[in-house]
Amino acid sequence: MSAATGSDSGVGAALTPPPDVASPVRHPDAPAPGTLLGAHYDQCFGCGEGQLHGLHLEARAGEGVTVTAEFTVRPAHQGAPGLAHGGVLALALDETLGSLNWLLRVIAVTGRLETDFVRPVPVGATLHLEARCTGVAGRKIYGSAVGRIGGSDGPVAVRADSVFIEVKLEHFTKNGRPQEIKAALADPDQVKVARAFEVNP
Ligand SMILES: CCCCCCCCCCCCCC(=O)SCCNC(=O)CCNC(=O)[C@H](O)C(C)(C)COP(=O)(O)OP(=O)(O)OC[C@H]1O[C@@H](n2cnc3c(N)ncnc32)[C@H](O)[C@@H]1OP(=O)(O)O
Repeated sequence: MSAATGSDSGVGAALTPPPDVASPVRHPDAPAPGTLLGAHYDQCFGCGEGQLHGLHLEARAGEGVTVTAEFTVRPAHQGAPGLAHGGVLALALDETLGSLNWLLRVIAVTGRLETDFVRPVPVGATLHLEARCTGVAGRKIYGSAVGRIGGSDGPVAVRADSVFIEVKLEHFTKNGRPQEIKAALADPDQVKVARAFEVNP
């Protein structure tokens, strides 16, 4: 069997929700639409303020299970001269899609992320992102996101479909480096602890 068809390849794990998929249910304690969600973890490369060259992406709760986010491309994010690296743009989509889990109040990690790069994104541009949860099937959380440039109604530069997989807290405590796990759990602000692991407080 070739690597591309092996059981670890992810091939066949469709990004389209099954026809009988359950509609996502916004958690009753989810932040009101318009609320800035803030960094889920200070050291997150996507949203953390403690990461000098990180994206510092700012996500806001939307209606239902949707979020909007903004990220301004800085010189540290280049791939080609003057243009954002594709991996950085995929990260912006991943991070925005991951923020949906806070509205569902589940802990989940990215299982699959398929990205279309539609237009080049220059340094200095702000990417306006919108993500929505398209369904929940067991532990699988389906999502879709777009990123626009030139304004929130500007042309689409990137888009992605994703499947996040719900995990237990042990996913992090067993696999993460102990010093960071210990520090995150020791934070006296329990909302911060909950957010660091995107867990129901
Ligand atoms: C301090 C640190 C804080 C961190 C906070 C994080 C918050 C997040 C913030 C956001 C930050 C940004 C986000 C990040 O950067 S998250 C970081 C990047 N992601 C990861 O590191 C995940 C690594 N992968 C794994 O750990 C495992 O493979 C997981 C946990 C995903 C599944 O292994 P597990 O053994 O548990 O699952 P299972 O085999 O029983 O399958 C269960 C179901 O799932 C389906 N399935 C499985 N894999 C895939 C796949 N790839 N595509 C599609 N579907 C898949 C599977 O078919 C089955 O479906 P069904 O048969 O039930 O229908």
